[in-house]
Amino acid sequence: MPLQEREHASVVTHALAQHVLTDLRSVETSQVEFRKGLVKLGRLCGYELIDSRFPTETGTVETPLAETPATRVSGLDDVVIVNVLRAATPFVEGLLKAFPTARQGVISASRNEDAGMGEDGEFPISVQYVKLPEITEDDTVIVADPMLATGSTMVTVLDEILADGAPESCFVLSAVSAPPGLQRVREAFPEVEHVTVSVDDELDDDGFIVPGLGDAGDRAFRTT
Ligand SMILES: O=P(O)(O)OC[C@H]1O[C@H](OP(=O)(O)OP(=O)(O)O)[C@H](O)[C@@H]1O
Ligand SMILES: O=c1cc[nH]c(=O)[nH]1
Ligand SMILES: [Mg+2]
Repeated sequence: MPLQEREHASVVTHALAQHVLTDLRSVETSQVEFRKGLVKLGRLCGYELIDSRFPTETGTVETPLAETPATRVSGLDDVVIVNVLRAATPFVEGLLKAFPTARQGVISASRNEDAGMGEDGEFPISVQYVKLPEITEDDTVIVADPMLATGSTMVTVLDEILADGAPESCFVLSAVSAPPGLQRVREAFPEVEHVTVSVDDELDDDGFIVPGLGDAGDRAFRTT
């Protein structure tokens, strides 16, 4: 199913992805089910990304009985997945089912929620750990973070990832995103495509997405 184009984002409309997102949103969903839901959603989003953004090539394959026309996806061996700690960890686990040979990077970036959202609608972001594979011009980079709220985290993360040169393509993949974050990331990185399962209505005064699904890190890791 093709991704649906929205302002600053492409939306995964696959019915099962929307179903899993509904479970993630529910306040009744337990920690274990929440984490499993993020894994499922990562896998489904990976499949959708392959279906709509990766080229295929045709050739032939030799079965035990005959040669027959065959289709293969190109570029699967040139994928880099970046895990934005910590909420992306289960999401990446699912994504790796679609891209098992991906090279992986990890960036620990978190919002300083005690400082609060500034007048400019941004959070101070603390980056504590960055470990990235070499990224080449043949690569497709997928930066996974289930939540894009103000976009402060993602702009900081993309600054780190794209500092040393441009990959062939770069996607940000989220479960839920909010218009202010989408706009901020698009302005800073117009070359990056944002793929998301939902564009929600707005942010509240604390910088949380409404309706959203709450604090994804806390729900997945059972912290408060
Ligand atoms: O768009 P932003 O306003 O920057 O918000 C989004 C970020 O907030 C959450 O992380 P958080 O800082 O809560 O860290 P955590 O994953 O460790 O919970 C989420 O996982 C994103 O990384
Ligand atoms: O709504 C939000 C915003 C940022 N981070 C989350 O986990 N949830
Ligand atoms: Mg959090």
